[in-house]
Amino acid sequence: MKILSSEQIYEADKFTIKKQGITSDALMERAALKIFEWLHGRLQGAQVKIHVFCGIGNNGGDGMVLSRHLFEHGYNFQTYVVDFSEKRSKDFLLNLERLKDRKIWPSFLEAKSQLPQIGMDDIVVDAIFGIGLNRQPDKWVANLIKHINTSPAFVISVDVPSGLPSQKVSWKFTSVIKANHVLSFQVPKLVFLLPETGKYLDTWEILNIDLDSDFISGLESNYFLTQRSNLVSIYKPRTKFSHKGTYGHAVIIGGSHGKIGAVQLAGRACLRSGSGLVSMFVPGCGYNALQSSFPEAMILTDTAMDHITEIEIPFTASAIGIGMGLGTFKKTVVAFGEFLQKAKQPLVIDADGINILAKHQEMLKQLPENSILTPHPKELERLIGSWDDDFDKLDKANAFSMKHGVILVLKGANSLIVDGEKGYFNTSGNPGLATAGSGDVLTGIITGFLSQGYNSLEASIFGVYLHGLAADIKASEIGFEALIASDIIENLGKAFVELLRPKPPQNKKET
Ligand SMILES: NC(=O)C1=CN([C@@H]2O[C@H](COP(=O)(O)OP(=O)(O)OC[C@H]3O[C@@H](n4cnc5c(N)ncnc54)[C@H](O)[C@@H]3O)[C@@H](O)[C@H]2O)[C@@H](O)CC1
Ligand SMILES: [K+]
Repeated sequence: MKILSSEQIYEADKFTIKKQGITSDALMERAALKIFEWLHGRLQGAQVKIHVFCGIGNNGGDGMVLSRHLFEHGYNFQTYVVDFSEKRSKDFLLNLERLKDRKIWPSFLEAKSQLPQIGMDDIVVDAIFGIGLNRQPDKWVANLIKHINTSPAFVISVDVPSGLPSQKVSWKFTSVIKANHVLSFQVPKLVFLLPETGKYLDTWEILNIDLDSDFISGLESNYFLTQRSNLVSIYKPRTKFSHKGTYGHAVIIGGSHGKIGAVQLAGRACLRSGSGLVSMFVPGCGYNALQSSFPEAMILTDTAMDHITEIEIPFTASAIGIGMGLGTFKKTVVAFGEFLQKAKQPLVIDADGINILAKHQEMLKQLPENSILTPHPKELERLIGSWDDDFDKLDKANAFSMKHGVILVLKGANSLIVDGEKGYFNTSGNPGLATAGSGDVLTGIITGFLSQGYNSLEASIFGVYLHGLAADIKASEIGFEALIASDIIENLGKAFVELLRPKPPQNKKET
């Protein structure tokens, strides 16, 4: 799914109105009705108090329309107009009049107004600012935002949490609604997916308001959200007459004294994601442990016992993952550099492999094209330097990726895959993944997909998604805290099954 800028959303809005021959207020009605249906579907008429805070633009207009439907269905609600400007939008005014026609009088809030009491079991609908926000809210509006944030109520934001700019801005934003849930129109907003801005919302979902799909298809976008359907379309089904050679012979290189487990995790994940054969290249100290605990793998050893000093692979591997538990010993660094000079096919590089590259940036020139680097935030900083904000991080990561012809997998919530031109946000996964070895497992999975003939971008997108999905499946049984890296490997099978299971056709009326 494409992620669009505010300008593009406004354009899509305009185009749709023209193409469908509707008025802008009909589009607002459609959008706000989706919000109402969402609430009504859950509340089923329950008499909880609903506070609807409306700005004076179209986001506020959505709140006005919602209020009308709440009224018509007998809900217990109070509408407020957060009267921060005289420049009210046309459709806001139209829908304010429609409310008044029904003898509903919103309460107008101004700088000197007393702020309403919000109770424990109440619901707040935040329709103060949408994507039209273009500066800091005034002090009194900031106070109101603070008041809502400190209230115990459940907060639902319309389109975006009010006060959160929907793209990079030059001013500092400090007054932002903390939304429990965001109901956003048509397309996800980039700011939902980045750590510094995504922290203002717990969860979000998209309500389809039927903006013209051909128009949206024609829009250029740099960022995408990976959805299940994207994965299904790149999946390569196994064929009847295939054999283990069809799916490649992958090699996992890494480990040092006390860190053989990392390699084992990567190797097992690689095999479980479908690589036909897996060999491990480890220092001598890993031999017994791996041979006895991982019977499916073949074990190659370095001449040194404690860490890797020379990498020799006596066959052509279909894919290679390198770096987990490797250490940054002098001889290992030399061996890593020499290995890069010989390497021809794209590599998957993680952990100490990335640390070595960060310290010896001259080695970046040796990276085979389309290699995949999977840094966590600290490793990324070592690699590309520090950044001013998340937007700057995206720019720098893209520039790095472009310059060195590599794919970066930026690990975290909503892991992002950048290939120098575009970025793909992942949607699976949960905080249980913040556990030892989960990165090793990811490297193994991506290597497994490369081994089976997926290209680097496909392997990264698919691998990251499957890794997160396996963790989601297990977390639904045991929660986040107890999830460990081995659980991800054990649930890869279920993740494949879940991903590829045919879904019943969608009810067109659903959002
Ligand atoms: N295609 C869509 O996505 C649709 C969007 N609609 C709604 O329209 C919203 C956008 O509406 P608007 O463009 O009217 O903008 P907003 O309602 O977000 O903002 C209101 C206006 O306030 C002014 N303003 C901005 N920041 C301010 C500040 N800090 N203090 C005081 N005034 C400020 C601006 O002039 C802005 O136009 C969307 O977020 C969405 O809720 C829907 O009504 C219809 C369809
Ligand atoms: K809002």
